[in-house]
Amino acid sequence: MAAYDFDLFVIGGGSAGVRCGRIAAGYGARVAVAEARFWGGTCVNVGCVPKKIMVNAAEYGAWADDARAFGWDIAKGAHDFAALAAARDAEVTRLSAIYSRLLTNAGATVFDARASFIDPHTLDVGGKRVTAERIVIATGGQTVKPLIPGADLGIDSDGVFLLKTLPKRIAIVGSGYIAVEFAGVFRGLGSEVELIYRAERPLRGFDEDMRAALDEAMEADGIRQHRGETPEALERAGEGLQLRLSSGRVIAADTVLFATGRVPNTATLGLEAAGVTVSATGAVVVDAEHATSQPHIFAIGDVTDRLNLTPMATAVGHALADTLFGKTPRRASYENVPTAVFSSPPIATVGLTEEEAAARGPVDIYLSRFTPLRHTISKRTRRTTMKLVVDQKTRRVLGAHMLGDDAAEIMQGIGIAVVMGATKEDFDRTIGIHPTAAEEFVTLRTRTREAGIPAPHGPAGTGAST
Ligand SMILES: Cc1cc2nc3c(=O)[nH]c(=O)nc-3n(C[C@H](O)[C@H](O)[C@H](O)COP(=O)(O)OP(=O)(O)OC[C@H]3O[C@@H](n4cnc5c(N)ncnc54)[C@H](O)[C@@H]3O)c2cc1C
Ligand SMILES: NC(=O)c1ccc[n+]([C@@H]2O[C@H](COP(=O)([O-])OP(=O)(O)OC[C@H]3O[C@@H](n4cnc5c(N)ncnc54)[C@H](O)[C@@H]3O)[C@@H](O)[C@H]2O)c1
Repeated sequence: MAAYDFDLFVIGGGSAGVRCGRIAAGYGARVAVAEARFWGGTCVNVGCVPKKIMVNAAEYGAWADDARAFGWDIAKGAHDFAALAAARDAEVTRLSAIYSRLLTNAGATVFDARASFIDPHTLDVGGKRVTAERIVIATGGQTVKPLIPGADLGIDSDGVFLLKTLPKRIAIVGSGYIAVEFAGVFRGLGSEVELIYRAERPLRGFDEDMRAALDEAMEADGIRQHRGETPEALERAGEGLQLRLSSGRVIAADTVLFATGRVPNTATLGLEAAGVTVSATGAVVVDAEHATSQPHIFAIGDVTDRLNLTPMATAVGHALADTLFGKTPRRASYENVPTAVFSSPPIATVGLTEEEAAARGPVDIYLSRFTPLRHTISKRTRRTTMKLVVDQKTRRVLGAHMLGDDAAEIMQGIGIAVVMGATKEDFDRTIGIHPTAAEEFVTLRTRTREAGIPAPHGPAGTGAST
């Protein structure tokens, strides 16, 4: 008889856990996965997928307006928020079911239950004792609201997907991924949007040229930004709400969205009983192999609070299953991970920002700002910014950044080149696809400046598509 009920027990059926459990089961391991809330986790249920559907919905509104300039006689009409919510929720339900089926089809056992540690090899799974030789913690994260009076009157990103109607006025606190994405969504659907944040520009940590370009684009779209502000209290005011800010300013809104970050889901896992160490922020501490302070217990995905992105979570889950059960030990790289912010317009990036690169040595900057052909016709104020950060000595492209339509779609291919170590000359000898915005990445002939000298944000672009 086997010493343990399972070879591998995965806690959490999100992006990381499902991939790890499915691949391990495919290698013949006896695998179980427990999911307390929804199969597919954050990304499928309250993250990437329903968010992107709302981003798409918002885009259609602007396209309907643009269409007239191209000769279409289109009456835009009113947006039906309930119809969007129904289509979105149906897709989420479909995908969530697929995630659970992926596991059972691979031969894994699934538990619709919360799991927590009793001891290093034993779990309480919905009241049942289950033992496993190895355990993977893949419990993801959850939103946090600021500790201010009345915070409960506001919603978090999960709450966005429960809204029954479009708020006429929405105040969004924060300027990270979630805040700027939903600012674009709600503005595009027709809400009055107030964006309140502590910094001077949105998206801390991103390349400064992208931050400046997004700031400008949001202003052009009518998103009202309140920079250098901290929320102090949220109160009811008649039918609506009012948010008091540190400056004394008061923002009136129907809905207040706190997009103020996420914390790892570790508080109720019984990690002390397992002897698993967590950081001051509650993230499970792991080594390069994703092993915790207990060598047979691993942690993957957002619960480790490293790069909190779905493709990173699945890559790490897959590599761990290959390593433990597939006789092919390997690690997923955290270097040069492409990412996109689905703001309006979107930003996509791979590699180092100008600031990060310049801190390592001399770099050249190639920058282009232009109005894409579509918008020379539509007359919508919609500029594209593209940028390459190039190592002066090796000529390697250390970073590529773009704000503009289709940035995420374009950056995936650029990401391959950067991961492969392409030089600026490799980019230059690649023939462009014409007429596209993407071709600008291979026609940036003239060095704009050496790093450190600020870019002018004037109207002129250097690109052929200007
Ligand atoms: C609004 C929003 C938009 C996003 N958009 C994008 C995007 O466009 N692109 C992108 O790459 N990333 C995006 N992300 C981030 C992405 O969703 C996460 O990085 C990803 O879901 C992490 O996967 P995970 O498996 O680590 O955690 P999760 O997907 O959170 O899965 C963890 C699962 O564990 C379950 N669980 C927790 N505790 C227990 C327990 N004790 N027992 C059993 N089950 C438990 C939870 O219910 C959950 O289902 C977005 C996130 C949010 C919030
Ligand atoms: N497109 C994508 O890939 C995508 C989309 C959404 C989320 N995500 C992932 O989810 C993570 C979480 O997103 P997020 O936007 O919630 O977090 P974030 O950490 O990116 O941004 C949090 C924002 O809240 C602000 N903030 C924090 N505490 C505050 C307080 N007390 N008062 C006022 N402001 C406060 C921060 O200054 C920051 O602007 C992201 O870091 C990202 O990894 C990815």
